[in-house]
Amino acid sequence: MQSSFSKVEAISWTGTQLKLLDQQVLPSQIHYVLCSTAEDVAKAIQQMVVRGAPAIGISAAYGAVLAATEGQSISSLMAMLDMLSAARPTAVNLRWAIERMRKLTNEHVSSSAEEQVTASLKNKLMAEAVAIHQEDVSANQIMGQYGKKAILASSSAGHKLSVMTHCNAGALATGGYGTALGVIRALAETNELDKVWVNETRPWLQGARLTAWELTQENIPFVVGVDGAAAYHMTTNKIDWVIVGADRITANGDTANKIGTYGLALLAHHHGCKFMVVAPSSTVDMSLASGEEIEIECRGRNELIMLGDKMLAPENTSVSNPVFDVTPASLINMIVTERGVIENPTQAKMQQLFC
Ligand SMILES: CSC[C@H]1O[C@H](OP(=O)(O)O)[C@H](O)[C@@H]1O
Repeated sequence: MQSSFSKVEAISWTGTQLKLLDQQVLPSQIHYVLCSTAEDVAKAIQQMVVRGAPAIGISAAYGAVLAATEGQSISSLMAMLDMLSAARPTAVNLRWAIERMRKLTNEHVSSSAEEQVTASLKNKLMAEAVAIHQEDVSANQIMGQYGKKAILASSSAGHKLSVMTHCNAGALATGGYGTALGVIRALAETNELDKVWVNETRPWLQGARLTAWELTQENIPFVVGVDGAAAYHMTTNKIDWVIVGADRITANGDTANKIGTYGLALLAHHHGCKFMVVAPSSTVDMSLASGEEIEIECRGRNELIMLGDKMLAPENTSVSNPVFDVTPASLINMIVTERGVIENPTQAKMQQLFC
């Protein structure tokens, strides 16, 4: 199967602006948002024009380039880096990318004693943003192959694989190719895949809107189900693997991902499906001992009780809308990163790969 993932260009740099494929309106509209300032980028991240842990890190890096207006003070550039870093709290890739931009700025300032942003600093920040973007694409391609190899090595030969995924961890959520969807693409490229069970992923519908759109572009067979049907699908069909992305992986292998992932891991454990997390090393946060320390983003009530302009619940309904949960390492069979694959993750195994 010919891969056409390069057709999905969710993030691009025009030379002066950041161009984002608007994920709020896909798949019914192909609409691009142009960001001219760091504030525009922070707003696009908050409103989920761009989303997915690696994609928001890459966007923030380009946002830092937009923040670096020549002649402006270094202290106001640093304040804009803080603003970008705070746009969403859970995915550590955002903070990681901004830390790379901050480090470069500090190095430049200490070597040149400049108090203003210069053309030379702006060029360095541009090169760093492009590097962050390109590193992510190549990490995804490596993880695609590692994940596929690990799955084939642990599966009995002779049947095509059925996998389930949650949310969207594809080209849209990354610099390109995808993390969980990268492994799925890699399996499809060599005809090892029967079909993908896609959970719709309430409330924002990343599965039904975005993953289904990406799989359609690639002619990869899939079925969308409501999140509540996952247990039913696991009992009525042979699902070999649940494959998901991640927003933050802590030092013991606990993993924050889209709300509902923890429940899926419990179901997978009960039904004998293997559970794989696929994420670049930029998603690993060795500064946190366990998932209990991860800040979980809670988003607004309208995402849950409104569908377009239609109310789904009585007006004054109180709502809880955490958008991530934490899957304990004990429920994860494999964590796939571009540095290697960890089976049955533990703190010792994480340390070996990431310290
Ligand atoms: C490739 S990681 C994608 C990751 O991002 C999602 O969250 P959101 O759509 O809220 O940015 C989700 O947790 C996915 O697994």
